[in-house]
Parts: sequence; C-alpha cells; structure tokens
Amino acid sequence: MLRTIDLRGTRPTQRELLALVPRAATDVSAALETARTLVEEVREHGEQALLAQAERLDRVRPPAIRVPESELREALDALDPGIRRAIESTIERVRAASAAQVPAPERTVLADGAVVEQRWQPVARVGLYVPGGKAVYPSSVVMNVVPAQAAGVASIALASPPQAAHGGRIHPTVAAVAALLGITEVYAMGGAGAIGAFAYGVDELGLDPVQRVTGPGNVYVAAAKRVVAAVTGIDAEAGPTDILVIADDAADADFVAADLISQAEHDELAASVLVTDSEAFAARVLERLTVRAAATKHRERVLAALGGAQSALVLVDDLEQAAAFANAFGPEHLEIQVRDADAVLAGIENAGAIFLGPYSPVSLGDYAAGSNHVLPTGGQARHAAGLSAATFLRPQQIVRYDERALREVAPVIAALSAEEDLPAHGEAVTARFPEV
Ligand SMILES: NC(=O)c1ccc[n+]([C@@H]2O[C@H](COP(=O)([O-])OP(=O)(O)OC[C@H]3O[C@@H](n4cnc5c(N)ncnc54)[C@H](O)[C@@H]3O)[C@@H](O)[C@H]2O)c1
Ligand SMILES: N[C@H](CO)Cc1c[nH]c[nH+]1
Ligand SMILES: [Zn+2]
Repeated sequence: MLRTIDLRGTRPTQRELLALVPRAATDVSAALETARTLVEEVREHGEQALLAQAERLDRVRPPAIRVPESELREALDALDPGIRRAIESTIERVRAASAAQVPAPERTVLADGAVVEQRWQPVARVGLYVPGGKAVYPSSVVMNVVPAQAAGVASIALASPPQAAHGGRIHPTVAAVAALLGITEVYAMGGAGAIGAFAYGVDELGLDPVQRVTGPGNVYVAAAKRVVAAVTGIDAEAGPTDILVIADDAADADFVAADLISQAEHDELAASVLVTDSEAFAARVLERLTVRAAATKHRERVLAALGGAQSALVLVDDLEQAAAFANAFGPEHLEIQVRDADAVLAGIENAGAIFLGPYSPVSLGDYAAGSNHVLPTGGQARHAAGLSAATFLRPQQIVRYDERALREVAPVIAALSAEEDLPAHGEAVTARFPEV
C-alpha cells in the first residue's frame, strides 16, 4: 500500500533528506518534450492544432473552440439550485480572503523630497486554466477567477478541456460558474495546447496572448507552463496533487486515512505521505487505508497513487524530525494532526497550505475554507506560493526626488559610478549640477 521510509535512529543532512523525498515518479520534466511539441503545434497552426489535439487527446471534436456566450448563460440558467448555492458560498469566502490579499501601496520618505513609492499593478490580461480530464473542476473556476478579479485584472480568458460526454463542449457546471462570475471569454481547449494558445495567442479565435497563465492541471499542463515561462508569466506549477500528514498517536487513524485517499483520488500520480513517530498508529492508518481504498469510487486510481513510488509512510523518531522531512518534501498540502499542532507549525517552513487539527481536512480547503486550492506541487512549495490576488499583481517602485534631495545624494552616485567604471552614470547627475 504505502512503502516505508524509516528515518528512526538517523540524522540525515538537508542534502540527504532531499534525496530521500520520493519525487522521481512524478517529475514534470518527463513530460516536457511532449508538452513542448503540443505548445509548438498550437503556436504554428493555431485553431487547427487545437482541434486535432482535442480529437487525439480528449477523443472529441469541439463544435467550436470559442464557447458562445449563449452557452455560458444557458448553463447558468440550467444549474442545479443546490450546486449554485454551494458555489456562491465558495465564491463569497474566496472573495473575502482574496480581497484581503491585495497589498496596500507603500510610501517611504528617505529624506526631505526623497520618496520611493511602491504600488501594486495588476497584469492586464490573464489566461486561466480549469482542468477537466479524469475529473471536472468547477471549483477551480472560482479559485482562478476570484483572485484575478480581486487584483483588478481587466481581461480574463478561461480554458477547460472539451468533454466527450457533452458533445465536445466544456462541462456545463464549469460554463455556469464562468457565467456566474461574469467571464465571457471561454475556450474549449485542454492540456498543454491550451497553455500554448494562451501564451502565443490564436488569431483565428480572436485570442490575444496573455501576460500570465495560471491554474492547476496534470503533468502535461504543468510542463507546458514551464515551457511557456520564457514568454509569459506563470503561477507555481500546480500539477498532480500531493498531501503530507504529520500525525502522532493522538490522531484519529480513520480521519488520516480518509484524507490521504481524498487526494489520491485526483490522479494516479497523486502523492499521499504519512509522517509519524508512532509505528502502532501507522499500522492503524494502513488498516483503515485498506478498508477505505477498497470501498472508494475511484479505487483503481487511488490504489495506483497510494502504491506509487511518490507515496510513502515515513517513520521518524520525533515530531521535530517529522517537520524536517516535511520541509524537505515541500508538500502542496500539509495536515498537522498531533496533540500540540502549533508547536509543530512553528517548525514548518515549506508548504503550499497548512491544515491544523482534526477538523481542517484538505477537502475543506479544496472547496469551502475560503483559502485557495491552486497550490504548488512537486516540491515547489519550497520556494513558491499558492494562487492569490498577489499572483496577478506586480510591485512597481516609483521614484520621486526633488532637486535638493538629488543634490544631497549626488556624491554617492559619483563615487559608485566611478568605482564601477560607468562614468556616464555619474555624468547624468553632474549634468544637472555641474559644480558637484
Ligand atoms: N496543484 C493544484 O493546485 C491542483 C488543483 C486541482 C487539480 N490538480 C491536479 O490537476 C490534474 C487534473 O488532471 P486531469 O487529467 O483531470 O485534467 P487536465 O485538464 O489537467 O488534463 C486533461 C488534458 O490533458 C491532456 N492529455 C491527456 N492525456 C495526454 C497525453 N497522453 N499526452 C499529452 N496530453 C494529454 C489533454 O489535452 C486533456 O485535455 C490532477 O493531476 C490533479 O491532481 C492540481
Ligand atoms: N485538491 C486539489 C488541489 O490540489 C483541488 C481540488 C479541486 N477539487 C477537488 N480538489
Ligand atoms: Zn482535491
């Protein structure tokens, strides 16, 4: 079920810990060549390539890549009222949390007349990817669109794969949520080709290139984002999901097993990792995993993920060692289910999102916590962050010096420009004050 990594009695260095983290099976770089080819096809052949890729990879030809606005409106009209209420509740919470993520402008006065300001400028146009292969993700429409709107992005395009079960149209709930959020530019295109279309634009579709592509997806989507990163901004590579649970023997083994399975259900490449200082507790979780996995709907996918080299049971001496392993892993989702969760939290540096205690499971964050579920995977949480309003904003510094303030700092510029053998830099200042 879960292979064991036994760290007890060892004190691995940072480098050794990194080597122990099970990553090879889900390494996005293995999908890079495929993704590059698909992106290039779309760059060169536009709409025709998107249609051919849909037939090949989604096994359906979309009636139109650009989704008519009438289809979006009709999907919203037909949306089940219960689902609509659930979506509206998610929107409300994510909107409140996203609004709080927009930083205030800053003004630093360094001396009289010497001011450096910082303003947060939204990118002008973004392409948001909503996955739809093994499952469909209307919740990801909310998680992409709401922070972009909170940031003040003026132009938003959205893509989701054509669904064979819906005659090549996007999933109707995805269409409905787009309409609910006022999005009108929607494309039925999936995978790496969709990311290429956003990055380079497709003239026949009236699809202009975007400045930033965001959103989750499978390894091909994550690899395509890496491919286009030279021409457009991206968020973190939000690829196949992972969950790491730190638990001690006070945790509920059934809760932990349920949470490990909840994320394994996304993808055969999903990673579920349990880190514990109690062998007896680990045995209880393994037993509950076996029972739950046998009964769950997507059992084959779940068993493939739990049995994959990316998933593991990690036995540690103590919770300090558990935190060190988690920091090396850089999980997308970290659950802390121990007696003193805050004490473990204090030792955590790297995680996409952190879920504390028995009543904060990852699926709460997936749908309804108000936090964002588009999060860095593949260890990127060691340096990257989840999607937020800040993803769509850039800090811009504005320099406002008056004559006196520049005169005061002129000797500093003169000294440094001479030291760097870039005298024209100093001359640009002395031109203003020839006597300096
Ligand atoms: N990290 C996050 O924030 C986050 C959030 C939600 C979902 N996810 C992940 O998103 C992924 C969703 O995957 P999915 O497959 O359901 O939807 P998807 O939309 O990511 O992928 C489907 C597309 O993949 C392409 N594709 C399929 N087979 C291919 C092949 N053999 N070669 C090249 N391209 C191919 C097709 O174009 C298809 O449209 C899962 O891995 C899930 O864990 C991650
Ligand atoms: N767990 C995924 C983030 O990695 C998000 C999601 C959407 N729907 C269900 N789950
Ligand atoms: Zn999930």
